[in-house]
Parts: sequence; C-alpha cells; structure tokens
Amino acid sequence: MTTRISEQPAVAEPVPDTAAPDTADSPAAEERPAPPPAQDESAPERAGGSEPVGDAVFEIEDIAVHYGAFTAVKGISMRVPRNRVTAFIGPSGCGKSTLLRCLNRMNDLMDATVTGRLIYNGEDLYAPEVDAVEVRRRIGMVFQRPNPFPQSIYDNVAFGPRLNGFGGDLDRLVEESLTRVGLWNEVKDKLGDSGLALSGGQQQRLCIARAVAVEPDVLLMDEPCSALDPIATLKIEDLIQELKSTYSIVIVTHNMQQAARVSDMTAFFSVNIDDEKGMRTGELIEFDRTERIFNNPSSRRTEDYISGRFG
Ligand SMILES: Nc1ncnc2c1ncn2[C@@H]1O[C@H](COP(=O)(O)OP(=O)(O)OP(=O)(O)O)[C@@H](O)[C@H]1O
Repeated sequence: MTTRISEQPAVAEPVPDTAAPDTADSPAAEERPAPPPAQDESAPERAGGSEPVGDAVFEIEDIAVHYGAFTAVKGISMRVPRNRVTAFIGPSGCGKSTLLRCLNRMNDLMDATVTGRLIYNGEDLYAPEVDAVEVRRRIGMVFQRPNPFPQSIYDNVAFGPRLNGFGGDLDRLVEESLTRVGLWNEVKDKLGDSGLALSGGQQQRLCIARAVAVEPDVLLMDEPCSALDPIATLKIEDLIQELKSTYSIVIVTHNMQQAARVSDMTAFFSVNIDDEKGMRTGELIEFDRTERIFNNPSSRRTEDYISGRFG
C-alpha cells in the first residue's frame, strides 16, 4: 500500500544545482543505433489527455506554470505510468524542465505559480497539508551536471539517510546504494575520498546512488547525460533500464535517440507562439508509447520534430 505523503515526517533533501549550463548531448551517443522499441503489451495505450492508463504514478490535470506574468506551459494533462520510463522531449523552451519540476514541487523553490491538479499516488501533491520537503524525498531528482556534495563518497550517500534519522546499518545501505548504480567495485577502496574526485560519469552515478539511498518512489532526471561522454552516457542509460523495475522514472532529454533507447513512453512538447501578446507557451502535443511516437506519431508536429524538419 502506498504511504501517503501527508503522513510522512519532514526531512531535508539534497541541494539541487539549478544553475547548470546546457551542454550538447554527446554526438557519439547520438550515433549509436536505437534498439528496437520494446513491445511491452502491458504499457498503457494513448496515455495522454483523459485516456485511461493502467496504473499512473502521476495524474497531471490541466497544469499550467507561470513565472510572474509569463506562462511557461499550460493545458498539460497526462498520466505518467508507474515503473516505466517516461521521456519528455521537445524544442528548447517548451517547458520540459518546468513541468518536471512540478512533479516534486521543485518549482516551489522558484518564483513559479502552478495551477491545475497534480495527483501523485492518488493524492493531491499541492494540497495544503502536503509537506513539500517530504515530497522531494519520495520523488528524487538528478540534474544535468553531477552535483556531489564536497564530502566523501561515503558521506554523499549517507547524507539523506542520516538526515532522515536512518536507524539501520548505514555501511550496508551505502554499499547497497553504490552497488545499485554499479559504482561499488570502483569506489569500495576509497570511500573516504571526495566525491568531487570522481570522473563526471562516476559523479553522476554517485548522485543517483545518493538519490536512491533515501528509497524514493520516483526518480526525475533532467538531462542526466548532457554533461557526460558516450561511455558514461551508456552506463547511465543501462542504469535507467535497471532502475525502472523499482522506480517510476521521468527523464527530460534533448537527445531523441536517447529517448528512443531508454523510454517506454514519450511526451512531445512544443511552443505555441502568440505574436500579438509576444508570448511563447509550452504545450503537450502528443503522449504515447515511445515506439509509436517515433514510428507512427498522430500529430504532424511530432512527425516534423522527430524527422528533424522542425527543431
Ligand atoms: N526560473 C525561471 N524564471 C523565469 N522563467 C523561467 C524560469 N525557468 C524557466 N523559465 C522560462 O520558461 C520557459 C520554459 O523553460 P524550460 O527550461 O522549462 O524549458 P525546456 O523545454 O526545459 O528548455 P531547454 O530544453 O532549453 O532546457 C522558457 O521560456 C524559460 O525561459
């Protein structure tokens, strides 16, 4: 049974690196051929809008996000399936990261107003009694740039559990978390070394280990490979495939091949330009199985974007 977030004790969450610059995805990663899309018959069909989806971790209902007078996205309705990888793709500025940040109330930390309804495990994520800090523990986030704390590898992973008052075997939890992300063998003899001394790819896996150490329900990833080389990117993509048996994952990516490789469902967003008001507002164009989005999209706008006719 799902624990209600409004019943959870308050804990703190790792500090995000929201100032990370955009970097292009690795060209070599782009060149790797996409594997045949998964034929997962249990994946929901047509999960956008009001269409039913088997088991949704998030039900997004007519969400809009405003930064002051500027409306960044509006009219977003979709149901994000549990224990699947859902990719957000679309041109720069269409609001992918903005929507992602709604899913763990990270937008609360910015000057953003969220309207509409966002249901997480059957509960209104924005209800007054919901503790936003607890939300960010249960819904972890990984950022573009690896952002380990300037502490030891061990302490990076132990940080969240310690804050939560974890009373179990911390050494074991650290080992399990690092094993989960395929980092244990690489770091087991230098757990006291700084997390900042690791390579970029190792740092990103350390950040994922830090996120999973507090046993979240959902992992949000905002272009997690954009600062990594092709080998490190491949490791993170493999890791995402492994983690989805335990977590629901939502990933923002500029890399369409990456979306095709790692995700079960893909949401394509675009920008609606109102020249009269000078407004550029993001909107959801299509949300469907990844296979369908890439092979047989319903919308011409999706097709144009996928085929590179519009960027
Ligand atoms: N903190 C903020 N304050 C004001 N405006 C913002 C803020 N964050 C994003 N925006 C604006 O909201 C719109 C959507 O931005 P967002 O970063 O969500 O898009 P995106 O699709 O993730 O873009 P990209 O692919 O370039 O990262 C943009 O016009 C952006 O300038």
